[in-house]
Amino acid sequence: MTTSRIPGLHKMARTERLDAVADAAGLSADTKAALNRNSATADLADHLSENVISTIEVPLGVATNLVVDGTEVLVPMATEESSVIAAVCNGARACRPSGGVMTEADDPVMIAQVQITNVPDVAAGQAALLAQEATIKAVCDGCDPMLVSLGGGFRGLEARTLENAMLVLHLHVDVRDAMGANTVNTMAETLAPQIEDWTGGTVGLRILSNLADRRLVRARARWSAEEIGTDTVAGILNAYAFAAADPYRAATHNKGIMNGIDAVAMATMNDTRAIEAGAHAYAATRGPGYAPLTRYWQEGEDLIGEIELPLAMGIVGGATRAHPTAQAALEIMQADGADRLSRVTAAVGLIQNFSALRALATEGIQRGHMSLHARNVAITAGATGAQVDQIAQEMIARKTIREDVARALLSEGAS
Ligand SMILES: CC(C)(COP(=O)([O-])OP(=O)([O-])OC[C@H]1O[C@@H](n2cnc3c(N)ncnc32)[C@H](O)[C@@H]1OP(=O)([O-])[O-])[C@@H](O)C(=O)NCCC(=O)NCCSC(=O)C[C@@](C)(O)CC(=O)[O-]
Ligand SMILES: NC(=O)C1=CN([C@@H]2O[C@H](COP(=O)(O)OP(=O)(O)OC[C@H]3O[C@@H](n4cnc5c(N)ncnc54)[C@H](OP(=O)(O)O)[C@@H]3O)[C@@H](O)[C@H]2O)C=CC1
Repeated sequence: MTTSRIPGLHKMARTERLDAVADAAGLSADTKAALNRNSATADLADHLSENVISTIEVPLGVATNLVVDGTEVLVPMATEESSVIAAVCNGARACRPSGGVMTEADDPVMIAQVQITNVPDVAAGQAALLAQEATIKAVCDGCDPMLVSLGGGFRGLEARTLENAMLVLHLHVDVRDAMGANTVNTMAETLAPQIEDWTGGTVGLRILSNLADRRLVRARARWSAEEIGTDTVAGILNAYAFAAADPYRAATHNKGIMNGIDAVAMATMNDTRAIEAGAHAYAATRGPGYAPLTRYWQEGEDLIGEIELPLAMGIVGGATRAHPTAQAALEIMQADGADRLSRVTAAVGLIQNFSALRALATEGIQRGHMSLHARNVAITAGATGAQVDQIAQEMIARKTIREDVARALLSEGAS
């Protein structure tokens, strides 16, 4: 690397930028050509992010077999991880005979926080904020008349005191079909000068909270013992008990849930970091410690699973409308609003978790996951075209899915 200081890189055209980075990093002509091969999407991406030189493709697949709230739905999922989409197809197939997944969703209410320090009298400052609710509503709604015309807008407030004598104002705003970060941040920033007048304090941060716990989505499904077997029901209950009792296991349990949720969020160009932050913060507030986002119990012989988590997802705003693939994903899903998108996403999270637990509690994760991952290993070892499936199948047959084995098989084939 010659230097990482490239003045004005952000002002260059994308291809000039690629040249500058290629020079600085000493890239070969082939590497540079590979980075430039999707020039049409890279030019679109140039408008979405900064210092863009290329794009990185993530596979976009479609999960089948889902029925959510009585309606059939195909769910686009963008993920690089093998077996994630297959697992949703598999778990959804198993709950179809019992009616699929039923959901409930709160109104899409986001929280904006305004931090207020140096308040001379915290109790008086708190009372002053509560007394100004009508004015605060008028200011917030005035920031976004379009949102109000769509049925959204200010819904209420909370004035919290923290242990360190800090005052925090929460604004509750119905953001309709948006994720809502920019919407509520604008409101919080607009209000700041008046908040200082009312409380006598100093306004610090003005930003949404990603712990969007006024925007919870719940999904529930039944897997009949007849369909999955009584041993599997018992195994999944046992797996759930483990996660409920141990944060080390709960973290992995929730990671599995987020395999599905992030993939739907990515396919629709939603903010995966916001969703992750909300989910894990909610998991940390749910029980005595960090807890699983799903729970399972038995009704008769059958297994019932339920998920509850905050889902700040939009079909407008951010990059959702700007990206044609995200628009196509919504079209495939027939999601006409953020409400339907969130419900389907929660359903995917639940089913994803069910399938992982079913595999873990029975044959183990490796047979299903590694047999799909084998193609990945074959490619890493250098297989191309038809070789990829041939080498993968051979490794599965030998029950040894390793890069060195793939390399050996490739050279055997070549000799
Ligand atoms: C991998 C399967 C699905 C195989 O499962 P299987 O029982 O061998 O599948 P099958 O061949 O009997 O087919 C059953 C159905 O599964 C689906 N299916 C089956 N294969 C495919 C495929 N290739 N592509 C798409 N869909 C597939 C498909 O719907 C199919 O029905 P059909 O359409 O044929 O009528 C199963 O073993 C499974 O669900 N495993 C769990 C995999 C998983 O959870 N992967 C996530 C990655 S591991 C991880 O990151 C999370 C974890 C595990 O750590 C979380 C945790 O610890 O809780
Ligand atoms: N901590 C975090 O999570 C943060 C996230 N972000 C980012 O913020 C972005 C999301 O913010 P968001 O406010 O959703 O995005 P936008 O501001 O891009 O979009 C929301 C706006 O869309 C318009 N709109 C049009 N139709 C509708 C409808 N049916 N429902 C609701 N709004 C509608 C409204 O504006 P109008 O009245 O003008 O038409 C509304 O204010 C994401 O990119 C996220 O990554 C930003 C900061 C922090």
